[in-house]
Amino acid sequence: MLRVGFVGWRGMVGSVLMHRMREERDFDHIEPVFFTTSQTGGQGPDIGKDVPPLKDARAVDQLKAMDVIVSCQGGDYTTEIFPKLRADGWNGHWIDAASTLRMEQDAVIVLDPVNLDVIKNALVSGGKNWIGGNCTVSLMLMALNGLFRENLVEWATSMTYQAASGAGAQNMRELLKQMGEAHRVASDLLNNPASAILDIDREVAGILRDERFPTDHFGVPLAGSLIPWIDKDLGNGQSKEEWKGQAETNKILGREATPVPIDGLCVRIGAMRCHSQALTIKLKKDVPLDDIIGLLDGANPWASVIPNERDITIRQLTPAAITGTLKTPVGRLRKMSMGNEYLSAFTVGDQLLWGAAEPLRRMLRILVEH
Ligand SMILES: NC(=O)C1=CN([C@@H]2O[C@H](COP(=O)(O)OP(=O)(O)OC[C@H]3O[C@@H](n4cnc5c(N)ncnc54)[C@H](OP(=O)(O)O)[C@@H]3O)[C@@H](O)[C@H]2O)C=CC1
Ligand SMILES: N[C@@H](CC(=O)OP(=O)(O)O)C(=O)O
Repeated sequence: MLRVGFVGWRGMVGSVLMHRMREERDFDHIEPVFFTTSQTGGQGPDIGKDVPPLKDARAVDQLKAMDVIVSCQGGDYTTEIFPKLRADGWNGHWIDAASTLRMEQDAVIVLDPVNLDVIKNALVSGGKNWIGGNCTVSLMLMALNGLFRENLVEWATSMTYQAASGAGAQNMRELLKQMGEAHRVASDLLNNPASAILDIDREVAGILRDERFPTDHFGVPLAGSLIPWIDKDLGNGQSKEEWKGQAETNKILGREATPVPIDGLCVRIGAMRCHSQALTIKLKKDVPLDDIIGLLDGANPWASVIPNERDITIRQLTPAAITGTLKTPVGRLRKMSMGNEYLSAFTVGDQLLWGAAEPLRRMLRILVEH
């Protein structure tokens, strides 16, 4: 059995990973060892079998005893520990949720329903570094798998609606605090059916701009507003989140030599943990809409097409419907007025599942079965 060390298992992404691993009985097939950066000697998670006390996640000699290390601890940890391990001669498999190593030449971005061939080729040639993709990119590729697989996409633009969870657990809490504040200042007026809506609005706008509004984590209001910038400013007008769209998509697909242009705007909205995105896709040819639906629907077990009709769309193609599930539906499919090669699409997916934990879990399973 592979000895698998877990770092970052009690964080938000790590907890989702632990939950999925229990659900899929992955722990039956490995010898798990749990590490921590803060609670050495403490108790590991409940995984249905005994586990040794927590080991120090900075003790390179103990990490080196692992066949596989799965890290959901974050980029700083990867930057600090990974080079030390490799420099010390450790030759095990490193599976990581952080973006640090994604674009390294010897790293594969793992999303096996989409790029199992890339993963298998890398395994055969001795690959050891398996990195989860950016959530927005992974969710887009899960949903549009059928079109990319058939090489039908000439270019695409995406306009994203990204959830608070992408910014971290504290940001999810802050979003709810902001919502609570917005409600609090309006509640008396709200409870009075005779009050004027513009009076309610004035109270809410006032608190959003008040220096007491809780913005420690986002820096600005998200509830009752949105944030049209995610991740770093690259200095050329593009955010790093937007840059990842093209760079990571093409790396995942193994087509860096002939990349599909992908660009757009990434926006944070007040959803909890589901990212949504609206896409304009330029097809390489005029493919009939029914054929497109046939390619997309069931391209993998999680992808499905929601008919482009109002009632089903507003019920099934939303964060409220998808949160906590592995579904990656796509809908709003129609040819656009620019011409028959222009397709509109809208997708939703849980950014902690297919956007973060699930590709890592499945990569570990691939190693177990290799
Ligand atoms: N959030 C996201 O959407 C995505 C995140 N990622 C990557 O995953 C990394 C981890 O993200 P995320 O899970 O959000 O990070 P968290 O902040 O939730 O957890 C990271 C670590 O913080 C420590 N920690 C300290 N206090 C607590 C507490 N009260 N509860 C739980 N853990 C605590 C734990 O380490 P210890 O036990 O050692 O103290 C934990 O493993 C990110 O840095 C990013 O690189 C990737 C894709 C998406
Ligand atoms: N930046 C993403 C979350 C994330 O962690 O992305 P990455 O793994 O590429 O750093 C978001 O805010 O929604």
